[in-house]
Amino acid sequence: MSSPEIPFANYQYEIYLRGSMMNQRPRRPLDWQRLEEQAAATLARGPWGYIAGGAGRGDTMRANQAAFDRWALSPRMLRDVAQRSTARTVLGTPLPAPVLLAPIGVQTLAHPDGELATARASARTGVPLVTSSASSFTFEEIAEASGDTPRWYQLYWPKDRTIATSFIRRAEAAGYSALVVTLDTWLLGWRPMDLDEGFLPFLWGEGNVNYLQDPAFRALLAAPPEEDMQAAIGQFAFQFSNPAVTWEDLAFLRETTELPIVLKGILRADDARLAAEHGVDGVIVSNHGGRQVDGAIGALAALPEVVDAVGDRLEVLFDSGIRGGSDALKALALGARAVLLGRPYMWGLATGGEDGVVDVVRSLLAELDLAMALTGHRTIDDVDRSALVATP
Ligand SMILES: Cc1cc2nc3c(=O)[nH]c(=O)nc-3n(C[C@H](O)[C@H](O)[C@H](O)COP(=O)(O)O)c2cc1C
Ligand SMILES: CCCCC(=O)C(=O)O
Repeated sequence: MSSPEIPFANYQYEIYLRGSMMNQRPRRPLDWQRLEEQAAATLARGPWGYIAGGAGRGDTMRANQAAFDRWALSPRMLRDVAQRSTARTVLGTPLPAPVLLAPIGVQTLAHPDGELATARASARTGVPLVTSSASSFTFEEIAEASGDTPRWYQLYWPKDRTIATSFIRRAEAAGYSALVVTLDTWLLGWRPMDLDEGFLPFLWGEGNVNYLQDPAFRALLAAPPEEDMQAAIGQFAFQFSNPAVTWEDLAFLRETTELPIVLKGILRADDARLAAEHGVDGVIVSNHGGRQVDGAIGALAALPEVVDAVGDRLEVLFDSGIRGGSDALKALALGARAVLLGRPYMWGLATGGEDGVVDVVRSLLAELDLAMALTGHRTIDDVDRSALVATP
């Protein structure tokens, strides 16, 4: 796989060479709009609606796209970009590029190999994945499949602290190197596409495996799930989330683990300052891909004020709406330390399993490398707000 010495952009030449020398075309579209259409045609209505759908009438999802349109890249010429690197250290971990795979639950909805395919793609590309608490394979299995590539763990903070502690210990033992705590999904948003199908996969589907096998969770049950599945699922649904959590409760997580803690779902400067005051290491500016609050601010529109408020104290990451290398570059130019790719890798997973995710990741890295170079930057650290102009 490409190392920083072999620019990711060379993926382009591989494809052209295969096309012209061997008459071989890519296995699936590299044009993500066509890839998305193919994924939609591959999956049944329920799973597709769950992946693609947003909250309410979709205004937040549209705002995510519109926020990217408000900035344009402003290329500089004649700056010697022959030798370059997209590498960056994020929360102490050196990465080939400031890109991670966002936590996405129940990935068996897209492909039978689910998170294992994504983890193998992570191993092959060096791009870390963030394993969801609602994953359809165990944290340990996913860790193993991701090989030597760094990996992070996303916590849906359960009501009972013994379960939270058990999850964190399991994540530590399985070699996850950061704890991402999702703040925006204590309650599930109003999602008409799922409501119309009556489709809520993770409650009774495979998204509960990490609970059903967890010793702390099982200790709360009167009978093991093998004997009384209905009661176990009731307990899972009850435990899954705790909408009563406040800033003060973060002390519990800080005391429980030495892993870097990253709060996901921050959209305001004042909340970002509170995050800094409560001793966390990073925040992810995100509106959960428009799946939670409809009519909310586009995530990229919130990024500059968060960077200005805490960028010197915390690492500020970004997701929600990244649909190509130029989007990633815009977020990085606005001060994101790294970006997380969401739905697009599910399109790769749905249409091509592990190889499909690899192709999506390689195309993002290639396009980011090219966007960096063609705008006149040799490294990601060279990229700042001067790379952007506001569009009229
Ligand atoms: C199908 C699906 C499942 C998701 N599951 C989780 C999850 O389990 N935990 C989490 O923190 N975020 C979850 N997210 C949100 C993503 O981490 C990320 O914030 C979002 O996908 C970014 O928006 P985008 O995909 O439109 O770029 C999920 C998103 C999707 C599309
Ligand atoms: C409680 C929600 C779990 C999965 C998720 O985060 C999503 O569907 O967006």
